[in-house]
Amino acid sequence: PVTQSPVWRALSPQHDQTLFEERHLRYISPLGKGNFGSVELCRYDPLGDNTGELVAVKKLQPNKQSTQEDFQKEVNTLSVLHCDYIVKYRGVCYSMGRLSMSLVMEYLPYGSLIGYLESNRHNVNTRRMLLFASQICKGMEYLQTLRYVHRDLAARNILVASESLVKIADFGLTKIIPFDKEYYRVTQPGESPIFWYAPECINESRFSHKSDIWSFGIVLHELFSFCDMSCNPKRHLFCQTATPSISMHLANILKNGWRLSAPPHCPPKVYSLMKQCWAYNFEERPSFTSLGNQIEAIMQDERENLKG
Ligand SMILES: C=CCCn1cc(-c2nc(Nc3ccc(C4CCNCC4)cc3)nc3[nH]ccc23)cn1
Repeated sequence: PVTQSPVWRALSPQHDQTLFEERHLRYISPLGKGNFGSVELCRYDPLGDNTGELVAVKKLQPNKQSTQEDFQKEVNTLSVLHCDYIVKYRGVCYSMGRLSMSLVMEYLPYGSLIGYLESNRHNVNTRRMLLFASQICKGMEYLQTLRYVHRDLAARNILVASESLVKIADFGLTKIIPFDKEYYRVTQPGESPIFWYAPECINESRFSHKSDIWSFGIVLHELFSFCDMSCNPKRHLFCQTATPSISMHLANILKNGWRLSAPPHCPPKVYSLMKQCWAYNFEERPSFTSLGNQIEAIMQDERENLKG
């Protein structure tokens, strides 16, 4: 029937719950900046009586690094992901006037993990950090089953849904690994978060599930150091990989065995997980399944220790 045609669905918002009409999307406040764009808190209020739901709306900010095509890929990626540990896609909003599109997602009230840890450091204990770590692991395990490589796994891209639930967000750099290869080679120069990059990403722009594992190790370190920038080498080591000096230096010290030291009060078993993720040779790094099991085992130990 014509009412099921893609065009009909796209043009008739009331029939397609994934299409948000701009005139009902009421801006409230800014939420943050991600890859390719900024995210705003809006209320989708078709009845106009403030009973509508709060949503997070990501708008593309076209600049030298990001294009409409990249943004469309991010929307397509998020729209096929259905996992408790990945931020939920709600739909899109076309504003014809600006011929542009916005990505509508579920609003997570506590914001990014970085801010949460910094403002809650005194009541986030080891057990809660291990719970968050195991949830990120499960989200990444799901992503890998669909052959996606996130490429930007970092505490800034983890969102806190509740006191006991975190979700992976920002799929702007996510790529799908071709069926005949085990890695994805990027050519785009652009700003690269090299501190979260595995050696092979810095040296050869070679991204794989195993480079996501390396980044997960950095996220573990961020978690257990409460994302405290002071007690660690400058994390804002965002730089053009084209800046050979910094990325070459980092690649060299990593090759010579330098790694981040254990965060203060970090349980030895957790630090050993980080070291596993930071194996120079990507084949020696664990899988997210293995990491998840090891984290569950440490959580079990913590429970028993608590019982004394
Ligand atoms: C993924 C990181 C890069 C891009 N990005 C995504 C978001 C984002 N944020 C939220 N909620 C949120 C809630 C409270 C606060 C506050 C602000 C004032 N200071 C304290 C913290 C901030 C954010 N929900 C979301 N759903 C989907 C995306 C999304 C934000 N930035």
